[in-house]
Amino acid sequence: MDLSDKNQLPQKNRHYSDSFRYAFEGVKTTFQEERNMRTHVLAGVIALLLGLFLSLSIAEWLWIVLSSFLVFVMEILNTVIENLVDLVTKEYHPLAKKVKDMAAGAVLSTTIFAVVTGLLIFAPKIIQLFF
Ligand SMILES: Nc1ncnc2c1ncn2[C@@H]1O[C@H](COP(=O)(O)OP(=O)(O)OP(=O)(O)O)[C@@H](O)[C@H]1O
Repeated sequence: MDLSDKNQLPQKNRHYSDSFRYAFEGVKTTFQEERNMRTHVLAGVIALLLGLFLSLSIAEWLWIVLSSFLVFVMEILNTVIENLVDLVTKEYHPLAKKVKDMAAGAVLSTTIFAVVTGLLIFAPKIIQLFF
């Protein structure tokens, strides 16, 4: 969508490059505005460095990458939902609370999945390093 002229209705993206640019802007905005997203990315970078240090297998990398991206995607969707709710109402509403709490619950669930995946893969290797 072209949102440069606020008085005009958004136009459909004409080129793949436009679609990519706006999608990248969406990820960047989530990163800039959401502290949780920055924490998730930091955790992902730590997992990446740890994976390189511990020489993970392809299968182990796939689980780490899958769980990391699941958390990133869920955080973006949570932010989308929060923004949509705020667009609909700035007032207190029990449904707004329910929707936001559920979206946060989805992030929490994927984060637990990522932590469990990380523990199952990294913990035995780290223990082996010391014993
Ligand atoms: N309009 C509303 N009506 C009722 N409760 C709301 C409303 N807006 C927010 N809340 C409550 O406040 C909580 C935090 O909402 P907020 O929009 O500040 O999210 P946030 O702090 O950015 O969340 P997150 O940590 O997931 O990024 C929601 O989970 C919900 O319980």
